[in-house]
Amino acid sequence: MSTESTKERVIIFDTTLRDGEQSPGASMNVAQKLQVALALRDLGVDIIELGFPVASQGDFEAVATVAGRVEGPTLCALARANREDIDRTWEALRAAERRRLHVFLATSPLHREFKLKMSQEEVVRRAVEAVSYARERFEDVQFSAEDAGRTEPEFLAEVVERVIEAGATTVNIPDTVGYTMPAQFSSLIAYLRRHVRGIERVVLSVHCHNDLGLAVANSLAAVVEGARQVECTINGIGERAGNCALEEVVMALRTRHDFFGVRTAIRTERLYPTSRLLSNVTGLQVQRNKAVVGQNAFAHEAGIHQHGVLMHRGTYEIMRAEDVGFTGNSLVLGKHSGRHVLRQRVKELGYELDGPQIDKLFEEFKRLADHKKEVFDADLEALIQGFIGPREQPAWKLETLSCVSGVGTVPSATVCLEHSDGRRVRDAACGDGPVDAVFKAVERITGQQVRLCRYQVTSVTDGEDAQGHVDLEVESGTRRFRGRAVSTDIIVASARALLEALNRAANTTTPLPVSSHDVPSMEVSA
Ligand SMILES: CC(=O)SCCNC(=O)CCNC(=O)[C@H](O)C(C)(C)COP(=O)(O)OP(=O)(O)OC[C@H]1O[C@@H](n2cnc3c(N)ncnc32)[C@H](O)[C@@H]1OP(=O)(O)O
Ligand SMILES: CC(C)C(=O)C(=O)O
Repeated sequence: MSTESTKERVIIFDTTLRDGEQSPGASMNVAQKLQVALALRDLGVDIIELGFPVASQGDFEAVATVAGRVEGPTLCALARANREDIDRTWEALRAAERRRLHVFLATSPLHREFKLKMSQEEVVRRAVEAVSYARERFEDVQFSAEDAGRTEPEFLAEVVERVIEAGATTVNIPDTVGYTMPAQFSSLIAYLRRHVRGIERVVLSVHCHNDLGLAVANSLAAVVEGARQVECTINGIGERAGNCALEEVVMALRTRHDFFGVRTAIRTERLYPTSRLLSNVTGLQVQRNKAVVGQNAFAHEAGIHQHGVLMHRGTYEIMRAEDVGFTGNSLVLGKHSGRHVLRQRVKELGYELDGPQIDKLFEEFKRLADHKKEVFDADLEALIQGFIGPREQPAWKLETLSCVSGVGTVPSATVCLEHSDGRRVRDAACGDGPVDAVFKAVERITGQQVRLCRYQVTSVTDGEDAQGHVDLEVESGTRRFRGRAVSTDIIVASARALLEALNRAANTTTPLPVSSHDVPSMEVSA
């Protein structure tokens, strides 16, 4: 990166696989680390911290495996300030195309006195020795002054200057215990930039923890003062209350480019899928109201907001859901919704209601919404049909379905459908997987040629008997039709959802809305 572009670019250093993994319950095995590392590469992070090789044989193997299999980003691993850790990390990262050693030593009075039992002089000596030794092997060496946020600024400046002289290429300033306030942290960064000789030769980095919910705010405050690397994790996972959330810091920099004037290389439309992937791998759920990747992050339930959004999205949205890869709903029907959104949804469902009918529906809808958290399209259709009569019968219904899949076999499906004219047709097909085979068999029976453009599976309940919710869209000509179904068997739910979409395509003049009320979900390719 040129000096000029370094000024404008913030390097995203992802530590999901190291500090993130330090969250209780987030340990990942080799295969899982590889899966997440590939997703981080696709997301466009600059540096991936893969682990702490001395922690265990398993982590050593995970780092070594990923190092040999992921190309593109710089791959990094953590070491304490001693030769054994550095040697082991060298071994682990040997296969990496681009590698970085990350060596750390605490600098704060508390850590020096009680944990390390080292004087200031010993800390400086040890840090310099470690960086010099690391530079004998690695071209790219990052030094972190652990607990920098609680270190005397003059002493911190001395340590930073000395490790730069010893050859560090990036110097990281961690707020290890999330103690610092944003104004304090930005002053600290400004102080270091003013007082450390040679600071312009290195990338100044920050690593903030979230103990007081300030990790993102502190990281952004540091960027304003010239920090050009931010360490962060997907979903903000990490030790205790976690780390700076990657998705939040990236979207803040992007959304407020007018304020920060810097860019990242993150493909933001991969943020939501990456967040879901990590959550599925670790089992750590993302809270619904979490910024950027929470289920409610782009949802509006209040009538006044929905009306505003229908008129102009900018009234209540500062980012676009599609820019972070969120394909779920934005306008949720519930007890706070108003007539504008109801009228819109009725139209999207293909009904033409006059003013008095809308008023009547609105009354019934509010009554239902008082008893139900969320009113789904099917609920609304049932209310509408209660006073205008049923719509056309669906053309095709699923009679039976069986499929074969597994290792060493070609997935195949046999499907029997019943048409509303009384015909019963059975056919079979092979596919890339069981869902694909079922879809091909259904296509053969119905003769309808459509393109599957979206397919999502969500678990709507927990446990072994979890209900799978399938939500898909098919394209027929220039129009899109949506189908949804729930079953404990996701193959059956997939077949029913496809039939719903095909039936709509065959007998509806109005396609279903592209975005509706459902929960965001794991994407599974059919
Ligand atoms: C702020 C951070 O997130 S730092 C990273 C924290 N992550 C982890 O600790 C996860 C992985 N850790 C582990 O698996 C283990 O702690 C190991 C394998 C690294 C070390 O295990 P043990 O040798 O049994 O030591 P233990 O963890 O009990 O204590 C830490 C030791 O490292 C020393 N130490 C701590 N930080 C450093 C450092 N940066 N450089 C050198 N030594 C250090 C401590 O003084 C202590 O030394 P001692 O055993 O001589 O008293
Ligand atoms: C190793 C360092 C960067 C760290 O994790 C911290 O200080 O929190």
